Amino acid sequence: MSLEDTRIKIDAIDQQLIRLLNERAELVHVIGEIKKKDGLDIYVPGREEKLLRKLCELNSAQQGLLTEKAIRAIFREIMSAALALENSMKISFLGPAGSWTHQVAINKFGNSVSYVAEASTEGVFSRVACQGVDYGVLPIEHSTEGAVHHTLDHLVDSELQIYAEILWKVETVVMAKGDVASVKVIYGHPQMLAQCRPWLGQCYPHATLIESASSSLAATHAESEPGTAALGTPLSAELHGLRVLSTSPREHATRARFIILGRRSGAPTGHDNTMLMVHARDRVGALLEVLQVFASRNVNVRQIENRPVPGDLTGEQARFFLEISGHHEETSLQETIHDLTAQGAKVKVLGSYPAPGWVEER
Ligand SMILES: C=C(O[C@@H]1C=C(C(=O)O)C=C[C@H]1O)C(=O)O
Repeated sequence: MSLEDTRIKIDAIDQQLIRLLNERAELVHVIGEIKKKDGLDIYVPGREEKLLRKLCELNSAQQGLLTEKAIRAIFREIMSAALALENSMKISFLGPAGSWTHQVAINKFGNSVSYVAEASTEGVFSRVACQGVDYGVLPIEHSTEGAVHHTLDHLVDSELQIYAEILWKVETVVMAKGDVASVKVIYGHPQMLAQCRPWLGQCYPHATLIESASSSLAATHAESEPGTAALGTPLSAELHGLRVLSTSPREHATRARFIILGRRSGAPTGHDNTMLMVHARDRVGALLEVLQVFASRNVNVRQIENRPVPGDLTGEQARFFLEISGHHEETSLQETIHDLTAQGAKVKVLGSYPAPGWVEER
């Protein structure tokens, strides 16, 4: 087939795609109207995750040329664009612009919704609580640093719930105005510099590594000082008008978890996790007693985090964050919570959310 004939075929396919995408958007709008009338959430992460999995399966069954990553990215934007028509969805995130949380939020919700950067975790919580935005995005765990305690502690004192969870493979990039050979100095957040030191040493053996207070400040240096580069996100490079010179090799990528904060939990999907806070008296065997309750109800405890109780100067209280398999509306979990309470523990459900299928990357 000639170049011209092939282009004519592509144009015809694009025409069909446009028609089909708009037909799809109209149907999403019909669903949106029903949801508004019934007071339901417009964005349903459980349904989206199911759909993405099904589409990836379909793609591999048809031995499609496109990768799973590409299918996910395309449909993320299709879903985001349709959602944006619905109710001008607003998302707040832990800033500044270009932060990892911003990058993750854009990956999840796409470019059609609007974003509000907040300077603190508290800011994200209050913005969601006062209904200034629909959802907030915050980090909750980093594979090298452990749990993000700030986020967990705020959940305890708030009525807000974890609505969805995002697993993310953190890819760090080196960005600069010039090319690799011109880089004499690389600025970065101390944590990022520590993580990237091994491969930076190989790719930029003559560059001096300098710590900066934040990734955003590092990018500002790279923007204004010739011969310098910064570590950060691809999004930050875009926002600061910098070129991505290198990306962290796969073996140096780290994993992180983020939460989507909402005003309530989603409905059970049959494939959910629940975050619980359990307060017990700090004594020998306290955690064992708590765990025995879960075991006797055959409820799987996926993860445990221990935190001091603010204001408990005598150290008499123990606070545990437990991630559990299942939804808090399921009978087994309701019974477990009942047993724990009967045993004298204080329990708070911090949210039930669809178990994310796999690490999302773009
Ligand atoms: C269409 C729906 O609403 C939203 C839009 C979706 C989509 O574009 O496919 C999927 C889930 C929801 O976030 C739905 O709930 O089915």
